Amino acid sequence: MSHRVFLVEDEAAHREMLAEALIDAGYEVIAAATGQQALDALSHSTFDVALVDICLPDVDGFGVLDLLRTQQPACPVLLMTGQATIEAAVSAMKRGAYDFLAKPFRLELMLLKLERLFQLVSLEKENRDLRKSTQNTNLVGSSPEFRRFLEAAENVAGSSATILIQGESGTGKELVADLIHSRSPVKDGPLVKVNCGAIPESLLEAELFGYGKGAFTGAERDHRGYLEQAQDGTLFLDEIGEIPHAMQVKLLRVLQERQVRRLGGEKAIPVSFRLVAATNRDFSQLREEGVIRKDFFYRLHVVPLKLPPLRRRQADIPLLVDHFIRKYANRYAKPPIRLRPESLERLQAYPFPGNVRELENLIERLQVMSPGTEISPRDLPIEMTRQASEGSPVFQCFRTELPLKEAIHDFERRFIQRVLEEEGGNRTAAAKRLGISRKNLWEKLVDR
Ligand SMILES: Nc1ncnc2c1ncn2[C@@H]1O[C@H](COP(=O)(O)OP(=O)(O)OP(=O)(O)O)[C@@H](O)[C@H]1O
Repeated sequence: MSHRVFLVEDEAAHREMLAEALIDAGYEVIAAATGQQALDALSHSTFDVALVDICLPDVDGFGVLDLLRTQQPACPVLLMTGQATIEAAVSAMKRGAYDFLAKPFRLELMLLKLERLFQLVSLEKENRDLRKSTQNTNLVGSSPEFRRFLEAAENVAGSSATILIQGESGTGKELVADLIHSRSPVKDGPLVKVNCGAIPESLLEAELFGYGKGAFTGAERDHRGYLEQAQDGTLFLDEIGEIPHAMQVKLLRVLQERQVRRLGGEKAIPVSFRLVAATNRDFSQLREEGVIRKDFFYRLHVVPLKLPPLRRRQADIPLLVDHFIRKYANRYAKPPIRLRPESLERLQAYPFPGNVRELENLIERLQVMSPGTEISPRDLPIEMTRQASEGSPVFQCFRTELPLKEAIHDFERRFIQRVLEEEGGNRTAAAKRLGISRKNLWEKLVDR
């Protein structure tokens, strides 16, 4: 099916020339010569894209733009402008036009811009379809790598097998756990999430297994641990590599015997839950390094799922950007920002060591702090605007435009990221090097 272009141009010769080029390129064209004709056409037709001249004899191009934005928000607008009105075109982009063409322009340029616009339109559609297909979850992505992963996750979700999700920090492991739970036979039960890396070692046992009244000073009443709380549901153990050996043995026993004994408690309590575990490290390597016991490894390594890092699925970036813009525009009740194609290209060339979380934080920051809606490459963090060949040593990028407090925060974020990368995602080792507790590190990561 050919795309339908709405062409609004008052100069007859120009209109005919454009229409001819568009039809030759395979588009269906509906043309209007005045603002009034344009408004009439809008009341009974829908378009895939609009090409609108700013200077019209009656209603101006802005009026048509505003109407298109409200009546057909999915139809992107490309403005045509004379040299004298370039300023006006720039401000029109702040009002939601996608781009502009300065007259005189080459027909090839117009066709190229249109092609890009259609890519955008089809990405948005794909995003909407995908969101429908992933129903209760917000997992977004359409790259072959991501689709393969999703398919594997959906296939095993329906069983009751133990699942181990591996993926770098920020790749979306927790969202995957949500998806697995929502598609599992125990979906009506609770989903209990435990971040094993955030609980101090001394408290882990009590938190997981619960305790009886009087088990230790301060235990004033019986307490159900996470394992019991997950009864008839899913227990999600995040950062499984952070569980000390002694606790691995105890957990293994519970998984085998399907019963739990509270700390200081007498009786064995039967438990039944589906176990989903996650780690941001290579699980086999953890076993080789002796961090994970062999028996525990084999108990968990039943169905391993590997979530690829964002740099291996850069095709997901446009969809994710679009998804986060909607999320934060809604949350902060601000008009959605729009990334210039060059800005998007920069993001797709950037390796995102912090994965989707880093991308999400960036979009949130841009959505909240940008004075206008148009995001050009110079609005992006410096490390993202550098060419790949220049490399991006973290410490070379001082962002002098930031107030001191934010600059320190920015520096801290990158510093932590770098140390984490160097430690292969191992938070215990990273926290040790940084001289802070694992809990503190975790808080800083969440805060980023
Ligand atoms: N495919 C995706 N679609 C939409 N949002 C995503 C996707 N992947 C990740 N996110 C978002 O990125 C952020 C980080 O994801 P999440 O917490 O699930 O990562 P993680 O792999 O569990 O990280 P960590 O190992 O640090 O705990 C979350 O806000 C999540 O909503």
